[in-house]
Amino acid sequence: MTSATTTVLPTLAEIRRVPKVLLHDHLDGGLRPATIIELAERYGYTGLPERDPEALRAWFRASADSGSLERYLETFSHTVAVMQTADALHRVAYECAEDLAADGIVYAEVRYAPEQHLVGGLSLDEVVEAVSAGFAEGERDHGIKMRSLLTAMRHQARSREIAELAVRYRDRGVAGFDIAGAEAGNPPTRHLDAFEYLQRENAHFTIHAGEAFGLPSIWQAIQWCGADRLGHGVRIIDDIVRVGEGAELGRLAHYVRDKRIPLEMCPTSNLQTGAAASLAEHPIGLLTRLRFRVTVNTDNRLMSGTTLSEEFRKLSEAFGYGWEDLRWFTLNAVKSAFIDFDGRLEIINGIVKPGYPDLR
Ligand SMILES: O=c1[nH]cnc2c1ncn2[C@@H]1O[C@H](CO)[C@@H](O)[C@H]1O
Ligand SMILES: [Zn+2]
Repeated sequence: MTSATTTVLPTLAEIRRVPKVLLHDHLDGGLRPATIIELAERYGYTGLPERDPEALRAWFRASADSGSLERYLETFSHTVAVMQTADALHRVAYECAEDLAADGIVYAEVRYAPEQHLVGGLSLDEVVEAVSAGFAEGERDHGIKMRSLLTAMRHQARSREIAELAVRYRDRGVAGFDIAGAEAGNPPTRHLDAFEYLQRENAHFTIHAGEAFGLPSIWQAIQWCGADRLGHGVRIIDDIVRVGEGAELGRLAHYVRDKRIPLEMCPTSNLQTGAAASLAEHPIGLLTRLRFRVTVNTDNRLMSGTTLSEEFRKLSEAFGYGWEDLRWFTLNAVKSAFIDFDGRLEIINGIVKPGYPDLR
């Protein structure tokens, strides 16, 4: 690990050019404002709070800055509203691949909840097929590798069905499963049936846990549900006591670190929902120092007004991270991806290692 005093910090333009990997990004949290407005006009959705793309961009960012996960999530009603036809889903997926590729991302797992896209009459399968077709076209045009994660909403009761959908499409663009939505009052064990099914099917899944709610949620996600990764997982910090320059880990924190359970950290999103007070105080600093399997992610590029490169740059500024650290985050992300081992090695050896500045 390098320190600020010995490193010239990478600029945003430089960070954009190195190969990056994104594991936690919501399809319905990353639309272009101009696309939302166009789709709203085409499909007669009249609920948008603004008619101008830049004003709408600012509205999402400001509304998501609420300090509460529940209010943050309310902003999604507008994006989900315009994603109810196969054409709209295909376009949004294609533009997502295009925008991620433009940011220098070489592999992305993008998640969405198929059950939220049935209002216009599509079936779950049709939703997945439309998104996957958009991603496949984006892959062909922009040289990025795109995979979907299918999310079940944790306050609903469709998780088993969505898990089966993920398994049905596992060889057609879907790499895994997730649960999302308001965490308090909706523990992951509500969906045990879905997780047990996925384990029997040798399938991969991540769980949003330890974002708005603390250690019990992380413990359940790992020890009851068998999560491969944690969405956010920031509250694992509650099981760590700082002692001078060092730290003492509780049993759960040790377990997460020993087992190399990936933390899909999303710094800006956490500031908006109140999961962390400031970037300087964000647990990612300590967790990185302690060598947890930390990955850096965007969560919702629209609501957070961010990109993966910008998340890297902000972290670099806050903690003095240099190329070695940014490469480490990227390697952590590839190692944690839900594609097979051969595919991960190809990205590590063929793209990531040659793509970062030679530090020797
Ligand atoms: O940070 C988050 N925590 C929990 N749920 C989220 C977060 N970001 C987005 N979603 C939820 O996931 C759904 C599918 O993509 C979104 O519609 C939103 O409700
Ligand atoms: Zn998320």
